[in-house]
Amino acid sequence: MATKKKKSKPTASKKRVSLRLSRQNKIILGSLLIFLSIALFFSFISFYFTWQDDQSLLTEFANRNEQAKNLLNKFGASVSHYIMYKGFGLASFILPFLMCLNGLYLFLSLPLKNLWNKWIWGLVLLIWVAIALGFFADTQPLLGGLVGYEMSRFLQDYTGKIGVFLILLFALTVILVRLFKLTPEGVARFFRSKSASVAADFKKNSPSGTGPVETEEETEVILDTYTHKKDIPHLDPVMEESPKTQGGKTDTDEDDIAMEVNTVAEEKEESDLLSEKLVADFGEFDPTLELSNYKFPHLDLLDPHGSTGGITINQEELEENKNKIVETLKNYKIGIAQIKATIGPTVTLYEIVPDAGIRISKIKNLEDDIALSLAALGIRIIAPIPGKGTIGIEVPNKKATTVSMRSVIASSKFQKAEMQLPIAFGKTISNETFVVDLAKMPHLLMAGATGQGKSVGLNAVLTSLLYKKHPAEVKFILVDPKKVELTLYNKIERHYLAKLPDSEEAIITDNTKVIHTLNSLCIEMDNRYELLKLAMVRNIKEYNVKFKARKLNPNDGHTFLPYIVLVIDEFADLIMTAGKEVETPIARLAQLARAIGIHLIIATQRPSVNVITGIIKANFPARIAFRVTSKIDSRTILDFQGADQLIGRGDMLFTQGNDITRIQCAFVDTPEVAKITEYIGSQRGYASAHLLPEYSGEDSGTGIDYDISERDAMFRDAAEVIVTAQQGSASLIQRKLKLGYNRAGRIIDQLEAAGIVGPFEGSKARAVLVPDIYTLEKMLNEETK
Ligand SMILES: Nc1ncnc2c1ncn2[C@@H]1O[C@H](COP(=O)(O)OP(=O)(O)OP(=O)(O)O)[C@@H](O)[C@H]1O
Repeated sequence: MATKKKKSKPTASKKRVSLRLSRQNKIILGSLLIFLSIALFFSFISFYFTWQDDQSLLTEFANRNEQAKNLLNKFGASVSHYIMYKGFGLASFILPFLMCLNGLYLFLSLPLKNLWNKWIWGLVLLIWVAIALGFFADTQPLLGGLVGYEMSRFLQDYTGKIGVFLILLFALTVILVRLFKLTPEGVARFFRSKSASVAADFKKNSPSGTGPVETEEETEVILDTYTHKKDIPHLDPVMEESPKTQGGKTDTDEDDIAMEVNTVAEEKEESDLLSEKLVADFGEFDPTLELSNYKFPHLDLLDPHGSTGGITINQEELEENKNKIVETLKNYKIGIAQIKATIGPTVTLYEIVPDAGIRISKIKNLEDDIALSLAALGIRIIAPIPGKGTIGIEVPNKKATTVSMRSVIASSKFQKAEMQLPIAFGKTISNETFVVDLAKMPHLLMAGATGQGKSVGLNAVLTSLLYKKHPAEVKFILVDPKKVELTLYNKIERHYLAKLPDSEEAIITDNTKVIHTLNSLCIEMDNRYELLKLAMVRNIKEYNVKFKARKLNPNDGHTFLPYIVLVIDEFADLIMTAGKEVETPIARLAQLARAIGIHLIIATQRPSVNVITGIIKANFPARIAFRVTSKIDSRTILDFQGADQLIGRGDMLFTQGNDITRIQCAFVDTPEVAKITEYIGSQRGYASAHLLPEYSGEDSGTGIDYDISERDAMFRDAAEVIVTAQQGSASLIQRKLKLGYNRAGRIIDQLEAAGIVGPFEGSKARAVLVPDIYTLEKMLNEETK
């Protein structure tokens, strides 16, 4: 406790000193201490040799005629006499060392609190050495000094020589344990591990150790004290600093202590190094390399459809419509404060600001009245326009301007679009090109009554992608039950289409094949997720970036993944015939496929709730409605009404969740699509279409022995249908006998078991093994016998 008290006081005072001293004063005081310590050091050394000669001069300090032999003359002789001879003998060297250390701390403006510990231990060592050397005072009085001798004698008088020796030993133990943190185990460990290296070091160092006597002596003193200090906790950085400072850094003026920070570079993984080397040698992986000469279709393949001049403004029509709107509203006592027109390709938007106090719902209810007075169909009232605070009345133009695919493809918005799957749908009501990213949608539902522009819309989507994406980057799976809409794309089979293995036609027209394809896509999805997991990435974009950087080894199954866009035209037809068997994989794909680059576009004429089921709707946030016949249909598609007010011919509403945009779909005619596909198809393509994983459907069960008694009631009818048509497909039975897919599939299995049709052959129809009805009758009759 006493020591603690003692300790805290000087620390505090030191702190106060260090706080009070300015930087300049610290330098002055620090250098004074350093020089004084140097003077003392040389005086002490010199004193050791000259003390006897100079002893008589100690009383003659003021006499200038007397000269001492000490290196620092009378000052050196006197100080050394009092400190070494009358004081602590050889141990006195500790004092200039502590002084020098103190000077350096001040000079370098290091925190003085670290010094306190050194002084304590320094003084303890000083006394210990003085007492220890005091033993030899009879022969060598200078070794222990008078204090050392007296203290040694004092202790000897009470405890004897052995007692003093034991006290010193005990004190040494305390010093070693407290100061050097030595423990017997530590010492044993140290010697065990280091004995070899110490021996080697000793051998190595010994020749240099035998240098000139002077240097040896000097080095010895400094080294001893240095080592001693070095092990004092907290001191290490300081002590490492001081030799540097002595070596010439003392002239620095800076307040801050420079700290060297070692930053260790992250170790690179082996695969990283390999990929870097591969990229350096071969460059990044280029997925387009196989078709490096592929030329994108040029704009001239598209027809301008007379829209080169842009939209023509009919001032008269504008004025007329404006007056009619103002008048109609006036009739209902709705005053207008302001009116503004924005002319689009097919409709003009009149934005009105009604007088204060007019209820919005009142205007909204006048939709039909305004339509009547304007004598125009397809008036849509948007009350209010989101984010604008005005009410919009969309009035169709008398003469609609066709928005050509060429104009939207050529627009800088599309050309500069940095999207994964950019689609230029057409132009908005304010005549701006509307471009969206299919990858972000991530699936699209398109609906509209017949003849309103769905097929054109699908072609616009496909054309946009053909103009922007290389065959290596995107693949289409086209489902076209009508067999006429998408046949043109057959020409680009080896460039852009994906199909089931062993399937002859890439464009799917058969409903059975659709189910197989959808299930195969689910397998592809699972495979892709597995690859993403292996590559430790979250989506296809990151995966392909990593693959291009050659960080994924193709030998581990990694490959560049193209986007897959599944387009289903006439979805209603499919869902009616196959029901859940289609809905389930579609819902699965829609829920999960966004991250792995499979995107679905489904189009339907019949937007009834049994076609666009809740599960489908929930997974298709992006929806397009062309004109529909009823408000209910509009609600089924968009959850809003409005699609019933459209004017057809590509006039559409697009929603991606909340707000609705009215767009005039870009028009691309069949001959244009033919030209584009011809242009692409005539170029060198891949060996075949992109192959999807094989899917063996449930109806592939070969050799299932069905009991005759368990046969379906429609078995005979189905057999007749199959044999007559000579086509072994479940969908044929479905159509002709109006059965569900599952039942038709079961019957096909039974037909196979009966030996009427051959085994499952992938996506091809099964072979019919019975040549005609007559043979079939005979066969079945024989069975029942
Ligand atoms: N964006 C458009 N601009 C101008 N005219 C269009 C546009 N879209 C469609 N049309 C016109 O409407 C006609 C029918 O379009 P489309 O064949 O796309 O209809 P659909 O909805 O696919 O019909 P269905 O369901 O019977 O196949 C086209 O032949 C064309 O004359």
